[in-house]
Amino acid sequence: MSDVNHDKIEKAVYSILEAVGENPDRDGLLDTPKRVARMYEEVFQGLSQDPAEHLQTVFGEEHEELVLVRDIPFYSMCEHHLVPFYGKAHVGYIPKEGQVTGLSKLARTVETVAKRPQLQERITSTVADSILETLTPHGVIVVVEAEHMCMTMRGIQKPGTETVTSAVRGSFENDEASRAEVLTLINRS
Ligand SMILES: Nc1nc2c(ncn2[C@@H]2O[C@H](COP(=O)(O)OP(=O)(O)OP(=O)(O)O)[C@@H](O)[C@H]2O)c(=O)[nH]1
Ligand SMILES: [Zn+2]
Repeated sequence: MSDVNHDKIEKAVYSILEAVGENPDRDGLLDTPKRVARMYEEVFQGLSQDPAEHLQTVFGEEHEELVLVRDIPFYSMCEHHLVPFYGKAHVGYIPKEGQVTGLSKLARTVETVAKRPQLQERITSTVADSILETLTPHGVIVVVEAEHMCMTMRGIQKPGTETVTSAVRGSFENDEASRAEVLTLINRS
């Protein structure tokens, strides 16, 4: 159940339109506050969800080697400017004691974390920590690559700039070779 308050958003959007010098009562803008409220409910739906919840499904499969789901597309909203940043997340882990989860659940975890006002670093570490705490694997590695609209359409205006963040936990922290293996697999075309 979402906690998004449509009424408040609608009033705020009406005020913003007025404040920038628009006429919120002209035909094209009449339904805009309602549309924006529906959009915020959708793009911030992760605020009312627990990312770790998706990871409760486990298979009991004794695979204690790398599982990597790469190129998971995501869209998020920069918490400083409330404009999108978007890209791909790569999520790898080495399961322990049969704690193998469904592949789609890793993508669902990314989705829940991304659909909040966010920082790229926080998406990266929250996904890693959710997997670490829920599946207690040998290790977790999360790499996120994204383009931030706040650096593209405003401010410094540098389209094409890509930000890469990573979070490593457990065995990956001290094992340079397995970190390198994951990075090679992520970059393989
Ligand atoms: N570390 C980090 N910074 C981010 C992220 N998204 C946006 N930012 C940065 O947040 C900073 C906010 O800086 P401020 O100086 O408070 O805001 P601003 O005046 O709008 O900054 P400019 O973008 O430089 O014009 C900017 O440098 C953004 O590039 C993110 O996911 N992680
Ligand atoms: Zn921003």
